[in-house]
Order: sequence, then C-alpha cells, then structure tokens
Amino acid sequence: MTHKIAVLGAGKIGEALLGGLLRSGRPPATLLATVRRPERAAALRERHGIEVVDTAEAAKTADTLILAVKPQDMGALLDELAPHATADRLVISAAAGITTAFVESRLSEGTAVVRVMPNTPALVDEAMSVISAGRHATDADLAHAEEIFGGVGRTMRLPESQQDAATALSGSGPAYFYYLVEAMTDAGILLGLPRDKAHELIVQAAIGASVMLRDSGEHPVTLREAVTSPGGTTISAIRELENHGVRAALIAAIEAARDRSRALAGPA
Ligand SMILES: NC(=O)C1=CN([C@@H]2O[C@H](COP(=O)(O)OP(=O)(O)OC[C@H]3O[C@@H](n4cnc5c(N)ncnc54)[C@H](O)[C@@H]3O)[C@@H](O)[C@H]2O)C=CC1
Ligand SMILES: O=C(O)[C@@H]1CCC=N1
Repeated sequence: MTHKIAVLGAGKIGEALLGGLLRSGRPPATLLATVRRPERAAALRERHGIEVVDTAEAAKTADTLILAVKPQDMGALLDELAPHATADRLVISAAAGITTAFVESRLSEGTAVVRVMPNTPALVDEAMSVISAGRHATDADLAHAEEIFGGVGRTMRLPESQQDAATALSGSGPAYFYYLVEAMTDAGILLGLPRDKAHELIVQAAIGASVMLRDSGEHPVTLREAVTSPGGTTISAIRELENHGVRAALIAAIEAARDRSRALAGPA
C-alpha cells in the first residue's frame, strides 16, 4: 500500500492541515479527505485536487487516519470507522478534550492512537502542534505524527495529562491575540485614528513583538521594561491594565478553556 494520509472531517483545521501538507511537497494522490456535505467535497477537490471519499474507503486506503471532527461528533465518527479500521492504522485525533483512551476503546484492540492539538496558524506554516502518545503508540508513531504536523509549523511532545492545558494555551491561543487586536483597534478608534491605520499599527506591533519574543532570547519582562520609560506613556497604560485585572482575567480565561477541554472528554 502506498503511504496515504486521510483527514476525516476536513473542516477548518483539517483543510489547513491538508493545504500545509500539499505546500510541503506531498503529492495530492497521497492525501484523502472525508466530509459530510457534497458542496464541501467539491470545494476541497477543486481547491486542492485531492480525492474525497467515505469513511470506509478512507480507513481501507490510508495508513494514517487524522480525525478532525468536533469533539461532539467523535463518537459517531468512531462508530463509522471501527468496522473498517484495522489495528495497523495509525489514528491521530486532533479534537479538543478527546482522550486517546476514548479513541482506543472504540477501535480494534491494539490500535496506535496519537493525540495532537494544532492551531490555525497552520494556514501560514506557523502552527504549534502538541503531540501525545496513547497506550499503543510507539516512538516511531510519534515521529510520524511530528513529520506530518511539522509540515505546518513546529511540534512539541507533552504527556497527555497536559493536553487540556496545552489546548487552552496553544490550540485556543491565537484567538486571544486576535481579541487583543480587536480591542486595541477599538482604542485607536476612540483616539480618533482611522480604522485601517489603527489596524496596521497594531498588527505591525504584534509582529515586531512576536519576532522579538521568539528570536531575542529575552524574558518578556525585560522586553516590556525596555518599552516602559520612567514617567512615560507605557507605564500609564500598564497601570490601567493592572487596575482592570487584565492579568487575572487572562489566567481565569485560560483556566476556563482548560476546564472546557476536560469537559469535552465527556463523563469519566
Ligand atoms: N479550529 C481550531 O482552531 C482548532 C480546532 N481543533 C479541533 O479540530 C476539530 C475540528 O474543528 P474545526 O476544524 O474548527 O471544525 P469544523 O466544523 O470546521 O470541521 C469539522 C468538519 O467535520 C465534518 N464532519 C463531522 N462529522 C463527520 C463525519 N462523520 N464524517 C466526515 N466529516 C464529518 C463537519 O461537517 C465539518 O466540516 C475539533 O475537534 C477541534 O477541537 C484543534 C485545534 C485548533
Ligand atoms: O475552540 C475549540 O474548541 C477549538 C479547540 C482549540 C481551538 N479551537
């Protein structure tokens, strides 16, 4: 069998991954997708030139099955998959909250399952994908998952016990930055700047700050201190952020995301 990857439930994250795999040079003939709606199938075929098949066909043809449906749809997908997926398939779940134990319990005994939490910057090859092994996944299975998800950005191995936290920080993480950009744009509007100019200023500040965070090796406190002149503008803003409990709000928000990820696993 040629080495094939199927993305089961090619929605936003599944399509981002497929696009990245194609950009990284994987031939379209080695990729398969499954979807629910015919219009979606037509769009995927047209945009990426890949074959869209049903779950049974994907399970029979591909040796790596990436499950990218919503956590709430995972039980139904596994019911469809189980009769067709032999135990030699590597199954990779990208769903928030869903444990490898849950996936394993629905598939053939001994199936290797890997849990991965990517994020949407996969669309621009800047994802972070956090990878954990299930009970039967070997180092080679983890390396295979790293190779696939490494095509759309960076990867990090963490124990599965830390996946809900990683989901809250990294899977959902880009949304917090977009939220911040929205709020800062509102501030620019309040201060009388045109929306497009405010947006451009904030996006460039975000890119500049991100590159410095990644490349300077400096602690964020040091980078922030370098912006914060005595008696200056930045400290006036920082005082308001502290007054409004923004740090505590972020900690509480990310804890809530972690708790939601745990809850999506369903009752223990
Ligand atoms: N959107 C994001 O930023 C991230 C999402 N995830 C996870 O990825 C999964 C998908 O999320 P999105 O892509 O945002 O959702 P989505 O709703 O865009 O994609 C899911 C797709 O699966 C299809 N689907 C559902 N059941 C199916 C079945 N039985 N057979 C074939 N197709 C089926 C749906 O029609 C839909 O197109 C979720 O479990 C989520 O937790 C993980 C990391 C980041
Ligand atoms: O919001 C969600 O549940 C998904 C998982 C991580 C990012 N988006």
